[in-house]
Amino acid sequence: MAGLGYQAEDTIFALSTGIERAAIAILRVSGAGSRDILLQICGEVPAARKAVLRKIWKNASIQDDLLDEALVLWFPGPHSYTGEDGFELHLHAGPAIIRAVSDALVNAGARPAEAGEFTKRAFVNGRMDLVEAEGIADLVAAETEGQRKQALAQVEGALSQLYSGWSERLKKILAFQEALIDFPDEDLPPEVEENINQDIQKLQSEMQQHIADGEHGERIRRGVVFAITGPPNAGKSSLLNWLTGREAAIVSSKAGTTRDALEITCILAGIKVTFIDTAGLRETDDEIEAEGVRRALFHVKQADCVLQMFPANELPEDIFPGAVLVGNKADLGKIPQILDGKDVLAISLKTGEGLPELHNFLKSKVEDLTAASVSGAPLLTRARHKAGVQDAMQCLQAAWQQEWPELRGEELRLAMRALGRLTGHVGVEDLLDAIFGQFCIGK
Ligand SMILES: Nc1nc2c(c(=O)[nH]1)N(C=O)[C@@H](CNc1ccc(C(=O)N[C@@H](CCC(=O)O)C(=O)O)cc1)CN2
Ligand SMILES: Nc1nc2c(ncn2[C@@H]2O[C@H](COP(=O)(O)OP(=O)(O)OP(=O)(O)O)[C@@H](O)[C@H]2O)c(=O)[nH]1
Ligand SMILES: [Mg+2]
Repeated sequence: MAGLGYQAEDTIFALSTGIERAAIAILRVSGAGSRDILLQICGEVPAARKAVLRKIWKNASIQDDLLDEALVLWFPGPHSYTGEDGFELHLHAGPAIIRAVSDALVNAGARPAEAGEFTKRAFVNGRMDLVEAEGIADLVAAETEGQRKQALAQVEGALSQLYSGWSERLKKILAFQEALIDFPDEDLPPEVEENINQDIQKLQSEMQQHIADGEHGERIRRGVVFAITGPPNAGKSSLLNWLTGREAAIVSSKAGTTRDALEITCILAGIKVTFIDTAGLRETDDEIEAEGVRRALFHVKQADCVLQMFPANELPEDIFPGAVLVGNKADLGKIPQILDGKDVLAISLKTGEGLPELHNFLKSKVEDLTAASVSGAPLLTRARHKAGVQDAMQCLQAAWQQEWPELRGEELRLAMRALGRLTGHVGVEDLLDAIFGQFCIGK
């Protein structure tokens, strides 16, 4: 806590725009010293949240060393992103300007911010909860529509409301539970205990559903992974190249061409999708190829969906559980419509036969793998959320099994605590570095 107290008094700054060639660069400053620093480099403090054009100096009072002419925005706390006093300088981008103004800020008493430190301050100052803050990191990182929508809903509080709603309900249950403890001999209606049990069970089943759907939220966030497997020469690398629209993998008629697993990412149905091309599966004395086969099997195990390919002339003997069967080289021979009771997608990467159907199939597979079971329900997006909800569920399970009302009350309190740690309303000091350390500098 001492560290946090000290840091909170620092005034921090960071370049908050990208580092590529750009027209404008924003330096963002936050902390108690902001007003004095702004006075030193700008000579005045403009009206709150109004952009004004001003000269920026190393020392404005003596008009020493003109650094740039910039748009200046003053954000007095608590009406700012972080909740503290702060300001922004919208500078002409350029490494020399950014360096010179940064030096002037340090000279005036600011220090460079750590990764995620602005948002960490926003959290500490009660401007947002932990789940919303995680949403901000995801929003900035979002590359697809699916990621953007999910992250934005999280920033807007959809997931936080779900968790705090559960917490509120637990609080009510706990109040009734405590009535049972405090007035055991009073004439409480008999349905009180029954209602408590029902409410606990209802919460448990909602949490169970949330965790089951959560896999979908995590997939939207990190991307759906397809592993392409099958014997050598099935056309796996040809399929990868077609799917991603470029000659990413080497294709040849020599069996055992692919050894390393090759991951290519693209966007399908607004969702980030990774296809992994792998070494053809066969017994081999070649040490390198054997390692390739080992890695192929690893990816088959990890993937969200396995595309098991085979060429028309070599039907598969073993079918991976849950795999999608793709029969290739339909131009060379007939491909069965069904194998082992499973539908087969027949394609030819040479003639293009079956490829539009395969594309549609993959699109709907991606939708299935990322859809919420209740439409509009916010999905959990991180292992941390899953672990927190699981903790809460275990406590509810324990409460349910407790005969002693006092112990039951204790389990209910622990369940509330688990939800409170999720949103950051209780005891999360130990989590903050891990969470905010993953942000970029300047956020
Ligand atoms: N230039 C700039 N653009 C940005 C940000 C920023 O900090 N600066 N943001 C940051 O990442 C995001 C916007 N988020 C923000 C959230 C709250 C406040 C803020 O000052 N809120 C005050 C005043 C609101 C008002 O003027 O009505 C408040 O809520 O009290 C500013 C930005 C995206 N775009
Ligand atoms: N006739 C025909 N040939 C195909 C078709 N698809 C791929 N091929 C050919 O089959 C050979 C093997 O293709 P690859 O894509 O390298 O096969 P792979 O499954 O990646 O093979 P490994 O990397 O060795 O495991 C190449 O010569 C391709 O041109 C097809 O639909 N029809
Ligand atoms: Mg290959």
